[in-house]
Amino acid sequence: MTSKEKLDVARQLAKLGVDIIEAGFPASSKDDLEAVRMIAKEVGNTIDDDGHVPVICGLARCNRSDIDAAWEAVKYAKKPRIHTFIATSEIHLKYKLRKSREEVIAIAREMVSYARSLGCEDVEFSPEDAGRSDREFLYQVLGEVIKAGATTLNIPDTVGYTLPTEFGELINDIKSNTPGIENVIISTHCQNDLGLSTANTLAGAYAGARQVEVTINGIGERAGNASLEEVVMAIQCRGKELLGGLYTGINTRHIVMSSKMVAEYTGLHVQPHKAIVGANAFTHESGIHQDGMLKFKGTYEIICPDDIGLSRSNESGIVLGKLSGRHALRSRLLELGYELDGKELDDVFWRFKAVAEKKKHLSDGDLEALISDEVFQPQVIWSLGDLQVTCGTLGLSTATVKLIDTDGVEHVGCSVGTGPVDAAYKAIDLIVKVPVTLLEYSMNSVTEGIDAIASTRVVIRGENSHTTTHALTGETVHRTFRSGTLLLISTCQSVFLLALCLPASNQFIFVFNSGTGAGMDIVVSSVRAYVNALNKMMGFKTVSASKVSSQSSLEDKSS
Ligand SMILES: CC(=O)SCCNC(=O)CCNC(=O)[C@H](O)C(C)(C)COP(=O)(O)OP(=O)(O)OC[C@H]1O[C@@H](n2cnc3c(N)ncnc32)[C@H](O)[C@@H]1OP(=O)(O)O
Ligand SMILES: CC(C)C(=O)C(=O)O
Ligand SMILES: [Mg+2]
Repeated sequence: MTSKEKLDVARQLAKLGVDIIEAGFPASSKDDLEAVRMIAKEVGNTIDDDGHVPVICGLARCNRSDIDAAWEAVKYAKKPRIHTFIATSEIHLKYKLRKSREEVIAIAREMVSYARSLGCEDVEFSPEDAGRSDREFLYQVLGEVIKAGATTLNIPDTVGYTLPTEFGELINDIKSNTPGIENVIISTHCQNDLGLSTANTLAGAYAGARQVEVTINGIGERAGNASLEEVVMAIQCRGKELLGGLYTGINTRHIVMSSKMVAEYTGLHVQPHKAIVGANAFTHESGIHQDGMLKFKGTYEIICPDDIGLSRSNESGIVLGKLSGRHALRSRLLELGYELDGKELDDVFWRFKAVAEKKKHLSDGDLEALISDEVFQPQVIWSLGDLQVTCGTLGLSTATVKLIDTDGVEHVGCSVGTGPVDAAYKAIDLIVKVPVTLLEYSMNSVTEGIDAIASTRVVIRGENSHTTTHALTGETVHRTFRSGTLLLISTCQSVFLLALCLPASNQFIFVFNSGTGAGMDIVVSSVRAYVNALNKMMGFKTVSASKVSSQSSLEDKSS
């Protein structure tokens, strides 16, 4: 993040009610020092209406220059803190620091006391890799830094190696065995290498930690850190009942905004199924769940979305897709103004399923398009059996069409044309044998995206028939028949590119896995539209004819 972005995030964290903001590592660069200083000056001096002002903290290795830089950055805050750390595990001592236990204890003691000597009254100390450190050595180091003036002891599971019961025990043991521990705050800092950072943090808090180090969206080194939103909401949901009455001062309604801001500024996008803040965390796609949600939200939601500042486009968070059921579809259609039941609902439902198989989520626009196609259909006189077209640059387009009449008899027609649609329409004309003029043909995408639903619109006019007389002008008006069909335009829904590196030969293998096309294509859609328009026109003829004949039989009777 840039300094400006860091400042924005710090302001947001203050709104969220975070107690301590560890804003950076001032020795790491001039920019970072400047960012922490800006935050200390502004956010560290802004007291909110409840009298809350966050502590502003800077991280530092156990050496004078890092600690000087940290102090230089945080000292402007009303409540400044220096956090200094040094590793205590054998593996880190031996391979990284190349120091003995005695040397590490001496450095830790000296540096905590140096930080205090600068005038910083709040000094946090971390024994890095505590999760893998020898317990007795840990108690010894921690006891020494308490004597040197540390006020918070942070216990990091630096490589996310511990299991929740183990981490809880670690905190418990530190609490029971470290001399002077009663005068300081114990803190947790859990990395997520085994996906256990939230569980470990909660276990630590339950065992007595009263500070938890977390990050928004769980960002952090490697697999990240425990996420603020997960820890806070777990404590809010279960703290009273199962964690001995724990609570936090976080204003949870700012969680969603904080998450969005951090994702945006860091470019680290949140996985859709991430707890609390993932895009899917409060959406319901499976029919059985949707039915439950419509009946009572508590069936499938443990948190009210408002509590984390999430507003949903529809109240129950229902997303219509291929796993949805009739209850959810009916309910959404009702919201859109279509009351469907029984067979009508059933027909739309199966059509909806067919489209949803190809298009991940169906929007309101998709549904409306489906409804107008499915519900407002003309009487079926001809239906499409099969269609085969050839087209391209090598010759004329040709089409073979099989139509089925009302008695179930199949009729086949073949034709050439200027394009596949023209050829298919001509083949249909050969079968139907009703002269018509095609007045309009258009295809529009009615929803967005590569897998959008498109509608084909066809307007035809019967030749020498279906005329009416304009009531005012007396002009002859030719009646036109229009029809539309829908199709799913889906060229290539997903392409995954995987690069596998083979270090031995320095080669890269690219694996392409592509999913293509929907079942319906644009020619099929166009043919369906044309057949529907013909059906409308012929249905009109039938209705008109039957009206005329029933009228004349009435006239016959009366005479
Ligand atoms: C677990 C954690 O999250 S630790 C915090 C991680 N954060 C960071 O690393 C912040 C970003 N880091 C940086 O910008 C740089 O690493 C700097 C500016 C801090 C240091 O850069 P350099 O001085 O070039 O050292 P470099 O990072 O290469 O090596 C680290 C040195 O610090 C030593 N060191 C590591 N941790 C500590 C510590 N807690 N206390 C004292 N010395 C330490 C290492 O042993 C190594 O020393 P050596 O040079 O004698 O071998
Ligand atoms: C600096 C320390 C606390 C750290 O980040 C870790 O050990 O993971
Ligand atoms: Mg860490």
